[in-house]
Amino acid sequence: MSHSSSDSPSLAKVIAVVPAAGIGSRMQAERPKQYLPLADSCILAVTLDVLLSHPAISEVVVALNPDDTYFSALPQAKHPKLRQVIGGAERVDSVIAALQLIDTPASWALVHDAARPCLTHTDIDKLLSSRSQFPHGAILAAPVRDTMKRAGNNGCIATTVPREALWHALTPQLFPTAELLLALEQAVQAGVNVTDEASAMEWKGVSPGLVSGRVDNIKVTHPDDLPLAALYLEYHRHHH
Ligand SMILES: Nc1ccn([C@@H]2O[C@H](COP(=O)(O)OP(=O)(O)OP(=O)(O)O)[C@@H](O)[C@H]2O)c(=O)n1
Ligand SMILES: C[C@](O)(CO)[C@H](O)COP(=O)(O)O
Repeated sequence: MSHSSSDSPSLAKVIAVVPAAGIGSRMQAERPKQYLPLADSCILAVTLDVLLSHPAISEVVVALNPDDTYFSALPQAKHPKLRQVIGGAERVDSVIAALQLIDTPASWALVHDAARPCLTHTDIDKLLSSRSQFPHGAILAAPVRDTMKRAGNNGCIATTVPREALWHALTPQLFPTAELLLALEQAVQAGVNVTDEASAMEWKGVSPGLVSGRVDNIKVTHPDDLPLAALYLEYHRHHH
């Protein structure tokens, strides 16, 4: 079965899903990292603004931690395009919870980490445009740049891995909503380690497209990433 955005009017509908239920343990901050200050606001607010302001995105579903005490204070919480859901123990559980809330299964789900605030509209447009080429879905990704080594024992190099076919998986990742939900649910049920949406689709036998994205679409993961994200946003402000 093949889909394209022109197959049916509802398949043209794009719904963003934002997993934001993590605790950010690697950031070692006093609060979940998505609420750390960034650009006069916070990481999650910046990420949501990018998605809420994109004209092709009709709805944004954000998955929150059950213990979240910060979200309701954000202005974005009252945005008419925004819906909230309680996330789960792992990122994949949060994405599943958000997808289950979507009442238009014949739509496209654009899944984007709350922790990637430097996403641009041009990259969203690029991914959305790839639907005719990749009717079963695609992800933003970046080719690796450095020489790649596989570690052996005792901190030594076992081998050099050819880098030509290696890519970093970024988000957003864009898939037909119903197909993605089924793949994620079945992969979790089968005990597959699902670290991104594409890995569940791959497990189902689909080969998602790789769409070259901006390398500044970083995931704020470690403390050093936050000033870098602030610099990238400042750069975007002056160059767009
Ligand atoms: N149970 C979880 C775990 C993660 N996430 C979200 O998935 C995205 C990517 O995850 P990651 O960067 O690993 O965030 P955390 O899990 O919060 O970080 P850490 O692994 O350092 O604890 C984040 O936006 C995070 O909020 C989620 O919605 N639900
Ligand atoms: C989905 C993802 O952003 C792709 O790079 C990433 O895998 C999520 O973060 P995690 O550290 O793997 O949970």
